[in-house]
Amino acid sequence: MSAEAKLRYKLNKKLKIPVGNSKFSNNGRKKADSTLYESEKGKKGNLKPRVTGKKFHAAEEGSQGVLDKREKFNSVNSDRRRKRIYGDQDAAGEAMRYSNSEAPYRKALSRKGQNQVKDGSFDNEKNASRSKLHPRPTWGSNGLQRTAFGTKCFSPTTPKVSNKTKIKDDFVNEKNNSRSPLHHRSIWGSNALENAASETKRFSSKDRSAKQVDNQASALKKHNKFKPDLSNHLDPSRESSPHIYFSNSAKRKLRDKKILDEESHVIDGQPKKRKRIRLDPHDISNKRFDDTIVINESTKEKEKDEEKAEISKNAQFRAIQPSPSILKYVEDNLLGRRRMIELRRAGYNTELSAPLDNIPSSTSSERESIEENIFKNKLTFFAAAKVSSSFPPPDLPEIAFAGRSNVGKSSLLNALTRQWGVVRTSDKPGLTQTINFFNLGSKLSLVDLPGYGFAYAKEEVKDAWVELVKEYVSTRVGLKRVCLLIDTKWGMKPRDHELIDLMERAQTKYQILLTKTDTVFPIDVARRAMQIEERLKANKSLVQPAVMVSSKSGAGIRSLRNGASEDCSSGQSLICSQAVAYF
Ligand SMILES: Nc1nc2c(ncn2[C@@H]2O[C@H](COP(=O)(O)OP(=O)(O)OP(=O)(O)O)[C@@H](O)[C@H]2O)c(=O)[nH]1
Ligand SMILES: [Mg+2]
Repeated sequence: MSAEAKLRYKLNKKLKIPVGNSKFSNNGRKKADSTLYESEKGKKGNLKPRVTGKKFHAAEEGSQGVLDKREKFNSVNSDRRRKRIYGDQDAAGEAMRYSNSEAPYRKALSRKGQNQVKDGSFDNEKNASRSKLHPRPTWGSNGLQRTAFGTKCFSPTTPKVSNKTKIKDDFVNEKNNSRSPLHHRSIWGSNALENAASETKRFSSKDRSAKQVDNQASALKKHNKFKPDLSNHLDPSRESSPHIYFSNSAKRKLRDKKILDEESHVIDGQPKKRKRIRLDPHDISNKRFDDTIVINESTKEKEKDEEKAEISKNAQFRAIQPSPSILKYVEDNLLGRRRMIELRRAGYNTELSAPLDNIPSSTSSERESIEENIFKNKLTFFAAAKVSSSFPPPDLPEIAFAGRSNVGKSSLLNALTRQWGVVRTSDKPGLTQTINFFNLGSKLSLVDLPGYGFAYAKEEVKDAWVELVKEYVSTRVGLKRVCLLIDTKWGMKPRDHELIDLMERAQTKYQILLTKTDTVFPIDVARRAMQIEERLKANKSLVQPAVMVSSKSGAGIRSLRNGASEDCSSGQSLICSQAVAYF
């Protein structure tokens, strides 16, 4: 090998410009290249140097061109980095500068470009101007590199290549490059273009070289333009083609593309598959979701109706205008919710239980004598009955206390006798479950009845209580009065009406006692009393008037005992009248 050839070979190797004639399908150029190759081959003997475009130029230019190139080689390298970034733009600039449509085509950096050229639809000037108008910065140059590389590797439309060994070389190069992709990128693509352009500019002053560079630039621009077509080259369906070679980077790129496609598909809001929700067949909450909603709606409607009814009841209750006599009675007996200071100012000792029933300043001798005679006696328990057969013999006149559970029956017995703890009480409804008989002295019996309505007991047991109470109030011999206790806050309930109807049928005398008056305002106590009197005024067995009491505060207890109420129409309390009659 001559020194000149060696130098040329080294130079080419260093520049690593992949332009050559091996894959170029243009017949005219192929001929020229092959001629050159043959001539070089002849010169170099067995040596098989890479045939590149630069060699072509060097061969044409002769040894002088090669020497010039060696002299300017350093400056070319110094410009390379800068041009690497803006390679595409520079290529476009070069292409504009050397634009010539008649120039023979250099070895294209992409098959696409070649095909375009082959078809004759390649317009150098147009592409060059386009590249100038839309220069692609770094990304473009990278894409160009990859496009050029990918096209080189994957192009299935590779025409018949005259020199098969060059294709082999390309594949070998590609393999090596795949090991070091960065290095590979720095070799191929726009850098190759800029190197080629700079080389051409420096070593060839002829128009032909300029035209070649122009064509290269145009081809690269074509690659940029057809960049999306890379997917066609990467299409796995073409994998079966013997000409397609997938490098690792290409496979990676294909995989990334697939992932991106899937993500974009999901982002579009059109996921292909929905997650299936499995319903547990044994889970009641999962069943008949729609029905549940309907039930909820229906229950809500019912609740609304009840609320409306309740509102209307309340409105009706608030519309009641109690009589002045009832209002006066309420005020005189300090019924209703009162403040402690109010009780203290009235002279009551609030330290005592049921303080309103403890009036030390009582002046009525008659009333005191009655209380002394009857209610100062000891209250004693003597019998309890669960069934009617267990009732004690009716030796003494009986006064019974009936009413709903928790209404305060047992508490009232204690309050009347002021003997706390004789009768058991509880805040839980349903404590008293039997008919309890108490003797007050030797002439009167007080009977505590089990309650009805809501209670902490089984339905059958509660039904048995009701039946027992009904039997007692309707058949008990010696029963003089039934005090029917009504909670002042809630008023009368259907069960109360049932018992009233029964007593009316059995002609049992009964009197209404409003309990727990301390839980509501005084005006509401009066309203309730008025409401009940109005409702029951047609009843024959009813003993008027309704008595208002509070076992807690003691209000109305004394009136209940002695029955001497000036404002009450009857003028006498039922209990006291019974007691006076027996004493
Ligand atoms: N604020 C207030 N609470 C009362 C009054 N009378 C009774 N209570 C309370 O009401 C609850 C029930 O009292 P009880 O006497 O056990 O009622 P009951 O009617 O005998 O109930 P049963 O035996 O279940 O039928 C107890 O916690 C009493 O403290 C009252 O006048 N005012
Ligand atoms: Mg009780």
